[in-house]
Amino acid sequence: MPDAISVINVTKRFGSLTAVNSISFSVKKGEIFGFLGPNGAGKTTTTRMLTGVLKPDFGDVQILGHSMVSAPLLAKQKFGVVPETSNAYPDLTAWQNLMFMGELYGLGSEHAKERTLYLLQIFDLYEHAQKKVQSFSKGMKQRLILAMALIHEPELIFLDEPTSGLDVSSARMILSMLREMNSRGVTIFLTTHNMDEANTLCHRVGIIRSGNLIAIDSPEKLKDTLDKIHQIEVSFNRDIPEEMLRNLPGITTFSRFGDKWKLSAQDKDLAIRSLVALSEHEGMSIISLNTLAPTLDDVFLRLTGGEK
Ligand SMILES: Nc1ncnc2c1ncn2[C@@H]1O[C@H](COP(=O)(O)OP(=O)(O)OP(=O)(O)O)[C@@H](O)[C@H]1O
Repeated sequence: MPDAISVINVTKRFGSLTAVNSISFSVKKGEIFGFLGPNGAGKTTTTRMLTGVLKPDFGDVQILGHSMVSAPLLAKQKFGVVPETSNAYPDLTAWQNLMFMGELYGLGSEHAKERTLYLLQIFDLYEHAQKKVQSFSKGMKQRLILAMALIHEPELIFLDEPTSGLDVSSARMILSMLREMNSRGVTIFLTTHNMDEANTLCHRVGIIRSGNLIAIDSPEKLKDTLDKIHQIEVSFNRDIPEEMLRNLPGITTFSRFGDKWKLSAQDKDLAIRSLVALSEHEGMSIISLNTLAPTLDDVFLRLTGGEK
């Protein structure tokens, strides 16, 4: 069975800049795959090659077994794309936008109507079907462009920052719809800057930096690689100067977050003993002390050298 996406030694250069440097990876059918990286790392360039907007200089991309390089038309029928900026026509209604998309994908009129009706219902847009998109909120528009990408029942969809700029409840609605689509068998390739989203949604993530794929694994396994560094959050009953923490045994780095300090330590036990000794010595008390498991954000910052 072919993978949903197979990327084989793909390179893209713009003049002397190598935007994507011979990367290879695959996304299995049924996966939600997150593609992460700092600004300018090569995410958009890679996604454009995966969706056939750009041709790689070297290498091949296969979508469900069809080469994007040698058989792009076959491959393009297999997926839908949800762009970051809306591709819905503001002067048309939700119904018209969906029907138009159906026409573009060559669905017959009856089939397009059937799909339009179904998608308006599952995306909670049925009662707005006859309204022009220009009157839609950002959340409604995002649901519509997701529905538009699904008109031809693709097996795979590409999404670019699907919840960017949405309020919390609209973002949650989009995420639960993505999970729901995935549970019906749709493979999802998602580009995001949002680590929480990647952590909760994705089965695996790939991290790209300066055109190179530097990590690819499940969020849990990636976090596991950082297990040796412990994060500790501590607050005292009074403000302390940072010099007090500078040479404390066991503590590697520290920074202030509001009324708390966030510390990293190689030896958690030694660090906690040092904090207790410090507070006794200074006649203060510890108000709270938490040890934190590494987050995907920590993994990302470590691997990308702090670039966002
Ligand atoms: N058409 C182009 N012509 C020249 N350089 C380009 C072009 N497109 C992208 N680049 C460069 O290629 C590199 C990768 O860009 P890309 O847009 O793929 O990064 P990105 O990871 O999507 O970044 P962001 O998160 O900021 O969108 C950047 O240095 C960018 O300036």
